[in-house]
Amino acid sequence: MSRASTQRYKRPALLSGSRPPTVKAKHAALSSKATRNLIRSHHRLLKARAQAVQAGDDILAGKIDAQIRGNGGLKSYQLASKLGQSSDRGGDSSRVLVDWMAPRLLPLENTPYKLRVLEIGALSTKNACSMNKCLEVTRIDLNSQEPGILKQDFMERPLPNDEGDRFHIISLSLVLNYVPDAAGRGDMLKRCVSFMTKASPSGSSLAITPSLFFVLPVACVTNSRYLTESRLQDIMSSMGFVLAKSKQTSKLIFQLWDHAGDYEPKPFRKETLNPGKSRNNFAIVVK
Ligand SMILES: C[S@@+](CC[C@H](N)C(=O)[O-])C[C@H]1O[C@@H](n2cnc3c(N)ncnc32)[C@H](O)[C@@H]1O
Repeated sequence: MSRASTQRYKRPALLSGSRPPTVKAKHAALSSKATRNLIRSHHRLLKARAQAVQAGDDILAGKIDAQIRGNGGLKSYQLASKLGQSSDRGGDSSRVLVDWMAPRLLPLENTPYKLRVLEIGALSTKNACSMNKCLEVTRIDLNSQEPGILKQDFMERPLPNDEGDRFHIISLSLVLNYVPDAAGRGDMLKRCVSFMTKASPSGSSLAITPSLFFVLPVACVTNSRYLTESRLQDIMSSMGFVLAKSKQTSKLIFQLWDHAGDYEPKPFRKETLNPGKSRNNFAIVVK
């Protein structure tokens, strides 16, 4: 046996080991598992709360509110979501949007024109879409974390008065699955259509196809009793959307839907499409 293989391998010292003990990370790091648990538990509580409200049980809804607060509320949930966006945990999902839009943004380069983006559920003013020079991003969230993010519920955002209030791109990244009830998700998708426009940025003559970008946990589409890729396709096409891009990772599904068809929404109810004990209950209901 060679001398090298008998000698115990000594791991090279990490640079962090030479840091003085007073230099601490900005946030106490949550493990990926703790982050996931916090996010799941917040979703579970929101769903239970929505059911209690629907059943008219104010006392139970109040108790669940207290539990949500006890877990750190929306603020802790957002912190956990932000950690999920860090590059070591899958990264910023808006990078996919920017990559997909790149060919369409080429004609805007070196012009003063920009496409208007509405980012619903925005956690940062410095993600890839915000940093792109061809995009002008309006960011909203139920709880704003930075001055560049407007605290607003999209479902209560005043409907547009004119083209300037509408958008060329709407981003719903991990937002639809935040909505606690199935009919609320259908309403959110329908509402997006009212905020989209084909009109070119004022002064330009660019032909525009408005798009909806969304990201969902992959299990919402691949392992639900009530939603399949084909049902999602039917719902979206009834609203005038045509699938332009799609990509799946082990955790997430990313899709870009062009609004290029006719808006003829029809009802979709919650029905078992994919039975099985190990499935989840994610659904989109359109009324
Ligand atoms: C999981 S975070 C997603 C953040 C980010 N877009 C991402 O991809 O990581 C979901 C965010 O959506 C926001 N949200 C959910 N429903 C909303 C609504 N109706 N209007 C505005 N923001 C909403 C929540 O407040 C939360 O911050």
